[in-house]
Amino acid sequence: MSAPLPLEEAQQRLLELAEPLPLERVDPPSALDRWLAEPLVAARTQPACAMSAMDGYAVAGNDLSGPWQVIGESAAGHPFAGFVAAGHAVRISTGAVLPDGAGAVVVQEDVSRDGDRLILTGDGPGSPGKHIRRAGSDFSEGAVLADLGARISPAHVALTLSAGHRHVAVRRMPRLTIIDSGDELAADPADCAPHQVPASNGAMLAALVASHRCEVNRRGPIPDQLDELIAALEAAAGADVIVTSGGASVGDHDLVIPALQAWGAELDFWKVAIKPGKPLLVARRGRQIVLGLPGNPVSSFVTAWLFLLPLLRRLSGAADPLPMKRTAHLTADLAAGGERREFLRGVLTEGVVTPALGQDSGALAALAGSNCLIDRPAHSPVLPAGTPVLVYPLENGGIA
Ligand SMILES: Nc1nc2c(c(=O)[nH]1)N[C@H]1C(S)=C(S)[C@@H](COP(=O)(O)OP(=O)(O)OC[C@H]3O[C@@H](n4cnc5c(N)ncnc54)[C@H](O)[C@@H]3O)O[C@H]1N2
Ligand code: MOO
Repeated sequence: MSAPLPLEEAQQRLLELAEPLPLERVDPPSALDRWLAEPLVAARTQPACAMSAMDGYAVAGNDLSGPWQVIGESAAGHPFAGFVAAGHAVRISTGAVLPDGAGAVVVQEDVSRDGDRLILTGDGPGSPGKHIRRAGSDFSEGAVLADLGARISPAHVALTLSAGHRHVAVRRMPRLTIIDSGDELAADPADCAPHQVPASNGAMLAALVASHRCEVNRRGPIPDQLDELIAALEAAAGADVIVTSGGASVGDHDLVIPALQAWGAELDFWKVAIKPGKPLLVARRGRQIVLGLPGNPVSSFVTAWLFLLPLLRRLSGAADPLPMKRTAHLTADLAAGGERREFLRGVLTEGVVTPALGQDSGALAALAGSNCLIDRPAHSPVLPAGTPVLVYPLENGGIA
């Protein structure tokens, strides 16, 4: 068996196996947290014409001191049809069209009105253009508002509508099947003999991908029997991605690789030079991609975070599928590294990071108390407190 792959090479190989899924058009609210499959180009100018940014009076740009005669009103949705000459003012509301001839807006707090007579009592608009949103001040028709592969945030939902689009192009949501396997797994956590452990990885993985727009099916726990594992793979016929957890290592009962071979999948790589997560495997059958995650719960989490989430983003058309990293300073000494690059659990607060106490790949409590992974290179010397290290924030699936 070849040497474990370096992390970046393994991630790259996985991402190259996957093509973005077919394009579909959905209404903008349904596109939230998905990725643009086409650049977002403005189909209109916003605002389409000059508008008031305040409630007050529209006056001519060369007549900022008054007094004025109020000759009409421009309310939001009801423009004033006339012209504002020097000496005239038009009552105007926020978001109403600026009448022809007007060059500034005096806020109502700065004037006193008696019938149609208006005088300045406060500061006045000061300069022409004050309190006016000029046409196109947000964007103009034809402008590229967001690039292909950008993540669609709540602001993008509004921007898409504001730009005149009923629909937005995204990629079909990935379909994911998660398979728990292992004879020791108890389906009922409250009925678990000492030789068993509650099956928790499948639920954790489903929760981990919950922030990603995808369809999830879960199967298992499946016993350590080849025919049962093959049947579980067969049952995942509609899945774009099949995730197994457990049975990926070298033990006599680690049957994921033989099951994949019997099912007709082609192994792309097995083993990555990281801790936890070394026995990760990637295979493919046709367009279906299989990610075999190690069974240790923290190993499953870390490999899902480093591989599964980026894979789902790639299938969904994300421009930048890999997780976000940043630098933070250690609050305590970090022990020397070993043979493998290690992703240690830690707590990140305002630029400083504290490694968690439990770093075993079965230590779920320490994982749950952490909010980042600390990237410690292989063979790292002891790093004293204060040293900057690379960290991966875990919130939000590790993306902004
Ligand atoms: N001789 C060697 N032994 C091991 C090696 C090695 O290189 N040589 N690698 C170790 C590493 S690293 C890891 S990681 C584990 C991964 O092994 P598997 O993927 O085969 O996982 P299992 O043996 O099936 O389970 C490991 C552990 O995790 C628990 N588990 C499994 N599935 C679940 C689940 N769905 N929910 C909760 N817990 C689960 C399982 O009970 C075991 O305790 O192999 C090392 N061994
Ligand atoms: O790599 Mo294993 O995932 O150390 O626990």
